[in-house]
Amino acid sequence: MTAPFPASTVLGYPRIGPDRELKRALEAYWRQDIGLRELRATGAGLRERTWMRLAELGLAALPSNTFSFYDHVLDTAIMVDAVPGRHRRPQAEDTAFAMARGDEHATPLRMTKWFDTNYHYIVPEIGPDTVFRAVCDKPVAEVRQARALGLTTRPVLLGPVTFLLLSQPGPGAPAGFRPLERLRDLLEVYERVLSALAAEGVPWVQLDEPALVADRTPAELAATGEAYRRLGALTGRPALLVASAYGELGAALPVLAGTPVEAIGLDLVRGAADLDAALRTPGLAAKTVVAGVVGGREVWRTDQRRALSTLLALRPAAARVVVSTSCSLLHLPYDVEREDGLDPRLRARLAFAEQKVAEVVELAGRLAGVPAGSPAPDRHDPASRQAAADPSPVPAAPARSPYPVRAAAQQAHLGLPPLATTTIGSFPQTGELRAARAALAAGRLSVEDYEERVRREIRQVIGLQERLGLDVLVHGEPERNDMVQYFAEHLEGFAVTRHGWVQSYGSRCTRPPILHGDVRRPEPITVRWTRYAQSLTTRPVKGMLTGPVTIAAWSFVREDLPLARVVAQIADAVRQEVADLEAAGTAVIQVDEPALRELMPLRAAGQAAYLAWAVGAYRRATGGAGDRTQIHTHLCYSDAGQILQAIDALDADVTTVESARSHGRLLAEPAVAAFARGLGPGVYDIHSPRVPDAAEVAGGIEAALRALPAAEVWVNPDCGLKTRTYRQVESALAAMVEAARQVRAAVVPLSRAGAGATAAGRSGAAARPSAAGAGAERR
Ligand SMILES: CN1c2c(nc(N)[nH]c2=O)NC[C@@H]1CNc1ccc(C(=O)N[C@@H](CCC(=O)N[C@@H](CCC(=O)N[C@@H](CCC(=O)O)C(=O)O)C(=O)O)C(=O)O)cc1
Ligand SMILES: N[C@@H](CCS)C(=O)O
Ligand SMILES: [Zn+2]
Repeated sequence: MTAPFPASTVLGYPRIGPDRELKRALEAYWRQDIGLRELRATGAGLRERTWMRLAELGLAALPSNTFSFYDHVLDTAIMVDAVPGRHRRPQAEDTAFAMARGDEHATPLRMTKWFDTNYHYIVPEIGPDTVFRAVCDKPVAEVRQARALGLTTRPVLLGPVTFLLLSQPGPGAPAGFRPLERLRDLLEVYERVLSALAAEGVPWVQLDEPALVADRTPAELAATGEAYRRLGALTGRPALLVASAYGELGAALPVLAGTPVEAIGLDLVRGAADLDAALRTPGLAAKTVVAGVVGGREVWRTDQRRALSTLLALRPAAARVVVSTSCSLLHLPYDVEREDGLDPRLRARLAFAEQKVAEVVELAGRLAGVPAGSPAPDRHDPASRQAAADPSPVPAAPARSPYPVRAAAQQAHLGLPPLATTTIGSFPQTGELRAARAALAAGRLSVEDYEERVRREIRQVIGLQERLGLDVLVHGEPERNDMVQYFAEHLEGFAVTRHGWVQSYGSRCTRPPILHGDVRRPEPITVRWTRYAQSLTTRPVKGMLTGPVTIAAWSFVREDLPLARVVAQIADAVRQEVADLEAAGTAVIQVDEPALRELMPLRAAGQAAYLAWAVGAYRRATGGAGDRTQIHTHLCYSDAGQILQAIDALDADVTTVESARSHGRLLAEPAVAAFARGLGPGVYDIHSPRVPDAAEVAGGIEAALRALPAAEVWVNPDCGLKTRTYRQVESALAAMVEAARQVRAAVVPLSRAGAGATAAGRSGAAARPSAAGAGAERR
């Protein structure tokens, strides 16, 4: 007999550690400052601390296997042994790190956005010949660790359907092959894993299937039904909870309800429409519904009355209702109580992971207190966050001249060579810089001394770029802790946290700001740094701003206004900054929008309206620039190829995008050939410590030249350099400049006739032998 699902749970929990203990241990391990035993001990300590805390808070059902040393999709690939040969290492952790980061022997797997969040996962490669095998060590070890503490846990696995839908075809897979074709083979492995967990005495297992909240084809839905009928038919298995997250299950709900799984998890915050669907799904009557009524990715306190009314409305539809979160709490910081720097009135409105657990427990108590059969109170339907119905449409910005007119004006002004080289903005954020910022915050360093430290960094970064022979320089962003937090700290309407770290990928974290009021820019933010950098060189220095969509996407945003309105307010602040940069003589201004794709609704129905307002916000931010000012934008880890039309509609002059890790997927998009603007497909992957050589980079440039005319191709890394060391950056950029020089010499004279706007003035300077090795290493 199935043990009833306990009354309260969460779908997952942060794992980086309240003080980023995991980050520190990982980076120490990668530097070889600590060994594997110490790294494992840190992991074990974090897991223990999480379970004990959840139990202490009164949570009835504890999840396990939500910990990961790098990423849970990657762990799933290892669990089913879908490990490319080049990444296999004697220890599972080292295998994971080779897959995620690459090393001197192997390029890493691709990394991309996890649904519509700022978390990134490693994309497994699955081919027709991938041999699956159950490697259950990790989930089993976590069950045993918890049991030794006297705790029963519910292992959380990424579901087989989502795993395959998030995977990409391995190299050599025939055209048209889709990893989902391997579902039947994969299910055999999941059966073995479930049996192994049953043998451990595990009563419940959670299978996460968030891919079901996006539009799925009838064939995909049929495959989902088949998968869960088959896993449901396994004898002696644990009870199964299939959990969604990040939106509504919609058509997938009756499919799951028609299978033998014992429980279904619904996101009743962003997928609130699933409540009505649940009431219309008779198959749920015999099942447990794990009701995600506490927002797992919003920082606002839960409206208990509204959540309780949802739970009570759901009760007649299901055999049992369990209180839970809408998704894993992975996207939240740990504890708002530590934030003593926040205005107490704001803090009182906030709930981080610990507080969300307390809310879940409290709601479960309230629900239990309402006798079965009591009438449900009035429903409060939450407003949609995307709220396409923006009551005040964004006024159109005055149009700049058409792109070709502007391009000619910019070329006359800038005189750049074809295959112009540039970087994405940030240079390494050294320990020294971070320590200086920490000392400034602690009052141990004066503002004057800190600013002199920043100026020194800018001087070095400009000098380095001149020695390397780059064409469009950057100041390196040394004054910024983060490309969003920095702007939030200089805008009204935002609050920032001290300890509110959230994992973005691997060991990398951010402290998302809290956007709680109307946004206003009290004074210029970046102008003096850009102006200072420009004063040091005759080459153009790009002004560097974060775009309005990205600032909102990577913050926790107020919910009393439609998102489009909030983003428009930010756009106005960015527009003022663009105007001030221009007035200070900045000829190239980059407004980054790496989150443009990320915020797009997961279902097609909302996408056109979203892109319309998001693109509108970008144009509102940049459309005041004069024709001679070259506007760049940058997108990373976002499958830019899928939204190339929207990128075109941004009306930027130059777009730099990630493409190094995606093996030319972007360049293969038919829309690329029609993209008649500057495009810089990243020629090397900055998220890996691997340093490319000139031949490899030249290969990337040549691939771009097969898809685009030389006059449109820019040569750049695929994202900012802040996470790298100077040793890596100097070698990689030297290789990049050298590769551009070689390809320019070999290819461009041939295409020059048709190239239109090519350089005259500065091509000599740019073609100088690159200063590989120039500039002694600084650190
Ligand atoms: C480009 N990306 C970004 C995303 N989201 C953002 N909000 N920002 C981004 O840049 N999403 C997509 C991509 C990839 N994601 C990331 C996310 C995070 C990083 C990254 O490098 N993060 C840093 C932390 C950055 C930061 O806030 N730095 C602060 C604080 C530094 C610090 O740790 N200080 C120490 C004390 C210092 C000392 O004494 O040595 C402390 O507080 O203990 C700062 O510089 O002031 C990270 O390390 O994780 C990259 C890509
Ligand atoms: N300008 C930023 C963009 C990162 S997406 C940087 O270079 O880090
Ligand atoms: Zn980027």
